[in-house]
Amino acid sequence: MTLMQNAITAAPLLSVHGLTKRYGPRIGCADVGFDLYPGEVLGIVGESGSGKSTLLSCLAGHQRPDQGRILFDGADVLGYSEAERRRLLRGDWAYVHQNPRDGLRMGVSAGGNIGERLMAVGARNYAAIRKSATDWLGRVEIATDRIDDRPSAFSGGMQQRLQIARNLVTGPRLVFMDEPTGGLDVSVQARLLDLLRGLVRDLGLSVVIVTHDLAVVRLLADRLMVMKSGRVVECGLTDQVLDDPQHAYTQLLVSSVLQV
Ligand SMILES: Nc1ncnc2c1ncn2[C@@H]1O[C@H](COP(=O)(O)OP(=O)(O)OP(=O)(O)O)[C@@H](O)[C@H]1O
Repeated sequence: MTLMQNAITAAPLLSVHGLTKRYGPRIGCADVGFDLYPGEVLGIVGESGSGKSTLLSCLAGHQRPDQGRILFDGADVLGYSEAERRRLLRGDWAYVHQNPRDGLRMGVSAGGNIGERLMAVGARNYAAIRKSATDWLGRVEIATDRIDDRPSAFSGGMQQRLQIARNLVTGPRLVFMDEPTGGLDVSVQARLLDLLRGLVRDLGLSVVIVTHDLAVVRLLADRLMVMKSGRVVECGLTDQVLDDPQHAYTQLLVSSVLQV
């Protein structure tokens, strides 16, 4: 099914209305709203301090917004109990941190990092867990004979790929990504982007991805939301927004990249 057909026939997987978060007098994000459809990738871009991280952390339940509604599959997640929220974060939702150290357990083997998330959703058969871990290491292009190594023995790019495997092993329906290629060398970024693009396509993932890198959204995102000073200033199909930006701020963002 094409994206357009999805948008017509499917209900949104994630529906956000009037999301606002303040830090004292300072605005983190204000009155943000959007729908994300199954299998769709939404990119959120903007300069430093524009509110991208605040928005993502409110969406993923890491902090509570002051106002607004977040509906996941029609359910109001801000009304969830702590236990319900944790269950969501362990299985149906995934969160890929910019720094893999924030999303991995560095003292646990690579296989253990993947297996642990499976166990958190009820897997108990050791052989099956190890097989899934081996399969996922292969999928993220980590040699399977590294399964018993700790992530601290991995390069930055390998750690990020392991974090992705740990997140995707439970088959989440919604993945949040915070600058997943940030802090990596350019060639390592390119390989990771390629891998992410393949996984998004093959698994039909629904993703909200925050980045300041327009090349990342150009490759991954179906739709783009541009933020400035905590507010959404432009939203549309990625090509449309990048090739024909309407808002002066988006024009500045796009032209500053073209000049580099
Ligand atoms: N914990 C906090 N306490 C106070 N103000 C904060 C806090 N976190 C963010 N802010 C403020 O909220 C606004 C949005 O910041 P945010 O980190 O969400 O932007 P960003 O677009 O993610 O920036 P970056 O790309 O640098 O991470 C900024 O004015 C920032 O100073």
